[in-house]
Amino acid sequence: MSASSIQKANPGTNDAILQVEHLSMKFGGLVAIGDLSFQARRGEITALIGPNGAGKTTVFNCITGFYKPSEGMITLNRQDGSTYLLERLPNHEIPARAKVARTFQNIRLFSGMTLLENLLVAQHNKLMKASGYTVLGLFGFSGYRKASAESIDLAKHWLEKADLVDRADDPAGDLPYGAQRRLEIARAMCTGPELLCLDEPAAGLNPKESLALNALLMDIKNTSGTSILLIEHDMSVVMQISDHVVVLEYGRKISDGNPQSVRTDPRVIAAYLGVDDEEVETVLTEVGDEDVIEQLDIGPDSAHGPGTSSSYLAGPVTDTVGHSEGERIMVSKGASKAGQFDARAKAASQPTSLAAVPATKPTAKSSAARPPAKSSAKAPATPKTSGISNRLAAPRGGTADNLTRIKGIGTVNEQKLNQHGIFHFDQIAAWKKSDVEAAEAYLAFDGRIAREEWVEQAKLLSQGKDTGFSRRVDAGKVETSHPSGKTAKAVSGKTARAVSGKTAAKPAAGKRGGRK
Ligand SMILES: Nc1ncnc2c1ncn2[C@@H]1O[C@H](COP(=O)(O)OP(=O)(O)OP(=O)(O)O)[C@@H](O)[C@H]1O
Repeated sequence: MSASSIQKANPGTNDAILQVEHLSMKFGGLVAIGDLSFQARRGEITALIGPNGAGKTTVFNCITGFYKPSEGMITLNRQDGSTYLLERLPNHEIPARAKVARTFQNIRLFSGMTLLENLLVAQHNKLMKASGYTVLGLFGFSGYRKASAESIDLAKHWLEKADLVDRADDPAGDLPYGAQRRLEIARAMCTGPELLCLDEPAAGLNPKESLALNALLMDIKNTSGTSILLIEHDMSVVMQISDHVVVLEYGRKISDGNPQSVRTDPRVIAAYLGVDDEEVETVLTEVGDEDVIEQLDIGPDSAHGPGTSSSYLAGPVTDTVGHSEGERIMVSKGASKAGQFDARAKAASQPTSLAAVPATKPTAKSSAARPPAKSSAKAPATPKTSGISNRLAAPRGGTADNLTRIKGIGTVNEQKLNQHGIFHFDQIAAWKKSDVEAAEAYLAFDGRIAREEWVEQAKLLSQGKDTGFSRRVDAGKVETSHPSGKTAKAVSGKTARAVSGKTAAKPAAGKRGGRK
């Protein structure tokens, strides 16, 4: 170990067990983590949350030595006052010296071994040391016998804590899923970690198992002195047990605070519910915090995410990283929105807060690498939805209208409409009630199309007139698939703004989600 990876400090002088400073991780051209800074305080449960592809696991992989960060510093302050720079430690030394343990998204137990054996294997290093790395253990060398008895005691202790002691001699693979999760945590605890990193421990658990998990984590926090860093999508777990929540989106921190402040942070709600730009104001209004609305218009404050000079304003990775066409790796906002229409429709009828976000993952991981939503050039030969009349097989003259000039049709909806043969304003302008209902059913927006008056807007636009909203789209203030306003080739609006050099410009006050 290099001298620079460990420094001595005065014991007990640092409340932060983990300090992540200006962490960046790049995979080729993809910036998975950009200039991320946060702290996990000693004795607390810190949750790292964010939509799929936000970079949470990458942060874990940097902390636990699986990845060496491209930039930044990760400092682990142990209780005895020693300090480790994790990015410089060889990864096998991170558990042993820095006392960081982790679990993975997918369960990694020895399923053929008993529960007890799984917990003893975790203490293998300690037992090897006691045997003097010789066969003395086999001959009952007293030091080894003592260490072995202690290991069994410790294993039993954690089996009891995890409510698994009755099954100590069963194969781990026979346990129900939730119990296997708790066993993994018990196993990690047998290594005596000061920081326990848990990657989605509640994934796939039923509500009863989630409660048992919560109880175990609270017990660890209250009795063991181990601090916990948690990646979790299940908001019932995050909000109930976390002391501190850090929210990532596109590898950047968008919020950082206690659960209450984070759950009502409009940036977080927008990121989780996948709100279109033009809908942000609606969400903010639902949140009901005019101060926050004002603050969002001004820009981030230093207590919530990085300062104005940092990457927060740079927007999604897609805006800042150029690749040659065909190999662009996107972390598309649209992609994470697409799977959330149902959740959003549900959320609309509930008080808007993170508590209303479904416990399930927002979208499949695969969608994170999808290209941005594009305005479809042609419709499928036989669109499945027959309810919408006036459908076309392809846009007239090969060029579709920019449907995102209608308030309420974002890039994702435009793509869906294109897929169902709707390309032009006059098609929407001619919709009858039954067409509106069919479109609402397809887009899963009960009553919304009528509320947003798509048909009325479409009538004006089909006559070549503008609306307040379409003018904002044309001016590049609203995300659109058409960089030059009314038609033109499909490109992510944000990318278009990046190309035009406006990426870092926060929308001006009052410009987010302006009214028609
Ligand atoms: N080894 C890798 N090589 C290339 N890209 C990677 C690698 N690991 C992660 N990424 C990319 O980095 C981004 C962040 O991924 P990461 O798995 O950290 O996100 P996450 O927030 O943990 O997502 P999830 O909630 O789905 O697990 C994604 O775009 C992902 O495709």
